[in-house]
Amino acid sequence: MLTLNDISLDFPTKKQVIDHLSLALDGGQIVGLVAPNGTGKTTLLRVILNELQPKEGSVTIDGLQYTSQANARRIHRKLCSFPVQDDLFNDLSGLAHLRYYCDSWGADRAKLPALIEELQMTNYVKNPVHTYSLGMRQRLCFAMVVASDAPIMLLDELMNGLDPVNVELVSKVLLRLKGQDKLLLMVSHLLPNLEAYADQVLFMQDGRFALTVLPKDARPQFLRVATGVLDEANEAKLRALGATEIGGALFIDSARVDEAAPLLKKADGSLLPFAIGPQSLVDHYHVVYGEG
Ligand SMILES: Nc1ncnc2c1ncn2[C@@H]1O[C@H](COP(=O)(O)OP(=O)(O)OP(=O)(O)O)[C@@H](O)[C@H]1O
Repeated sequence: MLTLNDISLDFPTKKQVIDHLSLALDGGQIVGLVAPNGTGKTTLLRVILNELQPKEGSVTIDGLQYTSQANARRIHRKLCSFPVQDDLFNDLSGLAHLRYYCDSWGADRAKLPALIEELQMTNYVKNPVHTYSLGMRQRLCFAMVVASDAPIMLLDELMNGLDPVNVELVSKVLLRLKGQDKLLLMVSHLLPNLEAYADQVLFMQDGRFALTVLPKDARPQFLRVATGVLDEANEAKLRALGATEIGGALFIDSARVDEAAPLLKKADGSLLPFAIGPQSLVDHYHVVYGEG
């Protein structure tokens, strides 16, 4: 559905923001794009949208490339990106914005009432946007993307400014869209939220994808114990079993649990607190970008 073919991009003041990056994504999935500020996530989305042209490589969407204006128009019917709040017209209602997105992408206006209800916007959608709070605007921006019904949705910082109830509401809609075979590419710093529903999370570093993390149930299992609670000798033995330290905890491959378990025993025979499970996205973030 979306293919990035060996893309590289420089800015005059920053070279190799994207460096020979390739990726192929099918529909029916939620893909997280994660990296520290200033790494190149938004730049990558702008390349996909053809707002920036790479110095090398190409974007292919459903077999089409940005080789002509006619192709660009066809591609843009298949893509919708999350508007920034400054793109909203303060004197127009939310409903007018939703109708505009529907019409621009050739989507069905008849689906709007259900969407408005689903995102709990009924009591304010007819009011002008200048009366909206930050979170209400953010929900409207999301509703506009959903209203487009485009097969690929590029969602940059979608959850910003949303309270936990609205994060849950929006997450439910994301899962519904995934079920309709959409490709949802989400730039987010909210790792626990991505942890809950992303089908894969791409960690970007030095212009490339340094790591791809799959959902929790597809990741290797580890025994996890905090370093602070271990005595020195046992900690050294756990490290000798190949334990890695991330964020003040040791992770030991679950295949070595039998060897590790005796080292978790305290003098009175009880066990130190431990957990068995996969490394979290936050753990992976620390590994890729350091602890700082
Ligand atoms: N139009 C531009 N001209 C010059 N440099 C730019 C331009 N756009 C982005 N950059 C630089 O490219 C780098 C990547 O920026 P980008 O906005 O893609 O990062 P990001 O990962 O989306 O960051 P954030 O998490 O802060 O949104 C930064 O160093 C930024 O200063």
